Amino acid sequence: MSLTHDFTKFLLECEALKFGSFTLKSGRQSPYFINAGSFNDGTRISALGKFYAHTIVAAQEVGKLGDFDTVFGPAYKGIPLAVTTSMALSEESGVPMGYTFDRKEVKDHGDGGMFVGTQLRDGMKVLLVDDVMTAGTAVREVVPKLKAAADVEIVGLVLSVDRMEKTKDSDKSAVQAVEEEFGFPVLSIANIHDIIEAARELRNDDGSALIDEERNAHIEEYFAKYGA
Ligand SMILES: O=P(O)(O)OC[C@H]1O[C@H](OP(=O)(O)OP(=O)(O)O)[C@H](O)[C@@H]1O
Ligand SMILES: O=C(O)c1cc(=O)[nH]c(=O)[nH]1
Repeated sequence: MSLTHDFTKFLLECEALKFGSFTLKSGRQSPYFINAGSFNDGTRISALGKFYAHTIVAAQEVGKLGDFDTVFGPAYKGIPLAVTTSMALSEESGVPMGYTFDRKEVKDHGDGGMFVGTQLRDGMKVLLVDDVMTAGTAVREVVPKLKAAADVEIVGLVLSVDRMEKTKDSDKSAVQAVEEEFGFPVLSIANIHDIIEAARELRNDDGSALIDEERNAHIEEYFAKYGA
């Protein structure tokens, strides 16, 4: 069984894939939503870290991703992702891997500053992790923040789910646009097409299809409007 298939099953088991009507950061109204807040216990978040670590190591083995010194997750939902990924990588390699996250607001007392964890220094290599990419706004916000802190090299971005959508102002996929703009690879554990395909096979407790005709029509409509 592939990593994507296992991950899709894991998402569904954790109820991290929701159906309904959701307003996204981009303002898009989506009939499905990936809720990283559903990885809400030690077992789930630890399993998630292992999925990230496998994706990262597999990409490194085929030369798609370089080495790095710290895993950076943007606040808020990126924070546990960075921690669990660095834990899984440290366990797997036996070498401590750093993690770093930002604050959404500046702290002016105690340790102060905007970043927590491994501090960013000139020449450091950083791997970004986030839950999803939709239009690519979050990554555009976070890259300048990191670059302003130190002359770091961002080696790549790893997502739980690539929603495979267009940018706000072009027909290019958000992932492709970010790769071209910033020059680093964007990888994901799974993409939304694989996930929806797997969900189409599933049934509710009463035997009805998890994705019924009406839900399917909304999904197809959304894919046609925003899919890249
Ligand atoms: O590609 P985009 O269109 O930017 O959308 C995806 C981003 O939106 C969400 O973050 P949000 O800012 O809602 O933050 P949160 O982690 O505080 O929930 C999500 O966690 C991604 O970071
Ligand atoms: O685009 C978003 O804001 C978004 C989409 C999604 O599936 N999950 C999430 O947390 N945010």
